[in-house]
Amino acid sequence: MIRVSGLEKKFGRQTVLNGIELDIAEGGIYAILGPNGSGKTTLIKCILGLTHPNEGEIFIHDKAVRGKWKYRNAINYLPQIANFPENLRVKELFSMIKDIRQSPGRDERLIEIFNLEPYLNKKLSTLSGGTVQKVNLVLTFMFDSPIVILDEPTSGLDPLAMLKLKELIRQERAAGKTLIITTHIMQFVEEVSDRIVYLLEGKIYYSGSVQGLLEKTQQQDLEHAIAHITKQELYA
Ligand SMILES: Nc1ncnc2c1ncn2[C@@H]1O[C@H](COP(=O)(O)OP(=O)(O)OP(=O)(O)O)[C@@H](O)[C@H]1O
Repeated sequence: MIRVSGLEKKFGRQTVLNGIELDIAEGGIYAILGPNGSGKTTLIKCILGLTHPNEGEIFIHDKAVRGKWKYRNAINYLPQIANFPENLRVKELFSMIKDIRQSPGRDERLIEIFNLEPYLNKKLSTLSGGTVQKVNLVLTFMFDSPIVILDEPTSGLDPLAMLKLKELIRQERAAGKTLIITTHIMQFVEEVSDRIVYLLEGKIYYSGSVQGLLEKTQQQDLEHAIAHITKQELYA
């Protein structure tokens, strides 16, 4: 469904992605992992066309996306940092987005899932970080799209919201969607993901199942497996 071929991205003299080859099949949950600054967000932004690679191509359904923008309508995206107009109230933001998309959306169900009813009349600038993230999640899941990309969706969420998010992600998978997720919460990855892709120093160090990585690293759990690789490769 998504194919990344020979992707290179430099910022000035820093090479962030250095020949990434990746195939993402239709349906399932892919976790993109890697240490801070390893290029996860940059890879996601290249897929979304928000960052232009220096080399390489990205194909969605076998069509190169370079220079195109319509394909993005098929992708729901949760950015790592959301920039909302601060003076807007939560319910105004939801209405505005529905107006722009000219679609009813399924915000009512999502507001209930994340218990946002008490905040609908509040201005976005007055919300806590975790509540802003819930608003961000409602916006992401409000419309139906075959591809969902979530950059650090767990950020700031309390345990109940985290459970709800996991349920939501599993429902999306059951509906046949393809989800790409970055997170540093390894328990979350172990619980929801079908495949993991581990980025290190601009390359894909590992792509496969969690179990496969545990076997490769001879570790008991994902947290230790990832710590083991990072220590070995970065501090060797
Ligand atoms: N617009 C930019 N200009 C210059 N450097 C950038 C830019 N965007 C990202 N970088 C650099 O590229 C590298 C990769 O950043 P990126 O945000 O993709 O990492 P990440 O794996 O998502 O990190 P984290 O886990 O901390 O979110 C970092 O060194 C970052 O400073």
